[in-house]
Parts: sequence; structure tokens; C-alpha cells
Amino acid sequence: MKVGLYFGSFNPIHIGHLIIANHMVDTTDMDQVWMVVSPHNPLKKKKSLLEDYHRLALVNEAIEDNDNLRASDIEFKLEQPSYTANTLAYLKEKHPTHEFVLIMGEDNLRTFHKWKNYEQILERYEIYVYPRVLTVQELEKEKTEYNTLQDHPNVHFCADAPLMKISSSYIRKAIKNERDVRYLLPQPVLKYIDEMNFYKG
Ligand SMILES: Nc1ncnc2c1ncn2[C@@H]1O[C@H](COP(=O)(O)OP(=O)(O)OP(=O)(O)O)[C@@H](O)[C@H]1O
Ligand SMILES: O=C(O)c1ccc[n+]([C@@H]2O[C@H](COP(=O)([O-])O)[C@@H](O)[C@H]2O)c1
Repeated sequence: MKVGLYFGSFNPIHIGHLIIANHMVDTTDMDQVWMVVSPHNPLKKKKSLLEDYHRLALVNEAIEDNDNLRASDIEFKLEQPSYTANTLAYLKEKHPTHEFVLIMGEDNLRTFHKWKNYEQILERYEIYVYPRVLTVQELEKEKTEYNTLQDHPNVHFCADAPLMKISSSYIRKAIKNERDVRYLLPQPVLKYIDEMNFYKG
């Protein structure tokens, strides 16, 4: 079985994440996509992060009607911050017959050269990259590593996929400012966030 590992903070999961996961199942030979909820991205501050189990619950709510998508809490019991190289080693041992590939947005490929053992990851795993509108800061970042990564034979860029200028941080801020985010989040996710009063303070 070919499994796309879609790692993320998912704080919270939004429709962009679902469109990306579905795009991978729909347009590639991946049998399933596992949405791996990361307790702590090594390159991000943990400050505005919702509890791990709430972010996992939101992912489960979002994908409940899609058999091709799974939520994974595999990183909850692994060392933190959540280094992807460690998780991949663990998953490979646990599921020796699965073929794992990685899924990420373009912003993550841009900083991929800062990840632990990124060269080894790239050598061993295919990476499917979803295009993303980049911020000015991201565009200004050193381009050399990015260009080298973009041209690597294991990197597959989903060129014809629709661009989405949606992010969890935009949604968190919009909720804080009492804006209507109903079309940016799947219905059950919106309900859960609303009932729990998340991101309001
Ligand atoms: N709109 C988008 N277009 C392309 N890729 C995206 C988009 N939103 C998220 N991703 C990708 O999904 C993965 C998980 O992203 P993450 O959970 O950090 O969401 P985010 O919207 O980027 O969050 P935040 O705004 O808090 O940084 C990353 O690989 C990220 O690049
Ligand atoms: O392994 C690393 O060094 C590394 C560095 C930065 C990010 N990651 C992982 O990349 C994933 C995407 O993170 P995020 O916050 O953009 O959703 C998440 O699982 C992080 O743990 C991993």
C-alpha cells in the first residue's frame, strides 16, 4: 500500500488541508493519506498551539466521511520537538510493507534544508509538493537551496493544482476578530471550535 504522509500542526485543520489531501489521493497512485498531527514543529513556537488531542479531534471530525484519509497521533508518543526523520524511521519499522511518501506545501519545501537529516529524507522518500502563495519574506529567503530541492528527482510538484491563500494563522486571527469563517473550515470543525471557544482570546 502506498501511503502519503501529510505532516502538520493543523492548528486548526482547514479546507485547504482537505483539498490538498484529496488532490493527492485523486491525482496520484497513493492509496491513502495519513494526516499526522505534530505536537511541535521544531521550527515553530508552541505558543498559540491548541492541545494535541484537540487538534487530532478536529482532524478526525474533518475527515470522518472520507475512507481514503486517516488521522495519525503517532508523534504524540515520540520525542519532541517533532523531527520528521525520527517519525519516518519509526513508521518504517512499524509498517515494513507500506511504501511511504511525503506531502507538503511549497512553503515547507522552501525551509526543508533546515530540517533534521533532510538529505537522507530526500534520498529515501518521494516528496509531493502542493503549490502555495508565498509571503514576501518567504520569497526573499535564500533561493539556492530551494532551487536545488525543486529540481531533485524525488520532488514532485503538483503544477496544475489550484492555489489557495488559506492558512490556519489567518483563520485563528479571523476568529479572534469575530469574523465569519464558516466557509474556511469543514462544518464539524467549525462547530467544535465554536463550542469550545477556541482561538477567541
Ligand atoms: N493553503 C495552502 N496551500 C498549500 N499548502 C498548504 C496550505 N495550507 C497548509 N499547507 C501545507 O499543509 C501542511 C500543514 O500546514 P499547517 O498545519 O502548518 O497549516 P498552515 O495553514 O500553514 O498553518 P499556520 O498558518 O499556522 O502556519 C504544510 O505542509 C503546509 O505547507
Ligand atoms: O524534522 C524537522 O526538522 C522539521 C522541521 C520543520 C517542520 N517539520 C515538520 O513539518 C510538518 C509541517 O509543519 P507545519 O507546522 O508547517 O504544519 C510538521 O510535522 C513538522 O514537525 C519537521
